[in-house]
Amino acid sequence: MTPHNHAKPGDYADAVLLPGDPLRAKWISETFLEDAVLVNSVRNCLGYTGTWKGKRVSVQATGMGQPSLTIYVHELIKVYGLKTLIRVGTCGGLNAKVKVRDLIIAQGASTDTTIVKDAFGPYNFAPLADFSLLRDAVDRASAAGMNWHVGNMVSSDIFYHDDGLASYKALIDHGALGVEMEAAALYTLAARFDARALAICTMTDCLVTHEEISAADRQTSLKDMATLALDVAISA
Ligand SMILES: O=P(O)(O)O[C@H]1O[C@H](CO)[C@@H](O)[C@H]1O
Ligand SMILES: O=c1cc[nH]c(=O)[nH]1
Repeated sequence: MTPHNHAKPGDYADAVLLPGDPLRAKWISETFLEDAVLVNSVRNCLGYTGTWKGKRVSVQATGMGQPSLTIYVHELIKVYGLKTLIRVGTCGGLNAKVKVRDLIIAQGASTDTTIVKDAFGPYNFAPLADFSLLRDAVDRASAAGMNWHVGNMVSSDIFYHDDGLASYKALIDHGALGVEMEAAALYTLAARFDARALAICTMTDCLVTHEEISAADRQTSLKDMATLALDVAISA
């Protein structure tokens, strides 16, 4: 038990999916898992454990942003002993070749967060996905005919930038594909604590073309991401 999580030891499976949105945790659990049990509801940051294709797996919301995610991920690894953590997020698009509903599988994550930037002295740490999770996700997404892209994600602490797309220009010029708010801190904590992490995000709104998924279509458009992440999680 922690101030943010009332799950008991053993309530979580070895692998967990991490959506930002608590209602996405509920949706994934109720839609895809068998025998899902609510294991955490502190602050309504919902966590569940159930089975997918006969194997135990958990889903725990992290809230929005890297400060919130680091609380949940720190506790999942250090208190509950989890070793495999897969973010299932939404993201904005930074490259017109990525279409709405496409998956961005984050090979690395560039960030402005001091959680990462201040932890390495004079060096810039490069937060990276676990290679085996990354390879498995790409193989499975390809086999299933999903539209996917692998590359650099931007994990920003700021959702509303006053200068809009301009603040991302140098990152876009260096190939960044999308922007969200959690992957870099997830990858950094996984590296620090010898765990494995991957972020798979569905692109819901393109900052370049302004194409976006309607609010009504948002939930169903996340099905590819959820099933892909569940398959990777139970195979890890
Ligand atoms: O849909 P989730 O997983 O919350 O992810 C994205 O959505 C939120 C911003 O709207 C941020 O958390 C961002 O990373
Ligand atoms: O963090 C996010 C998530 C979705 N869309 C964005 O533009 N940013």
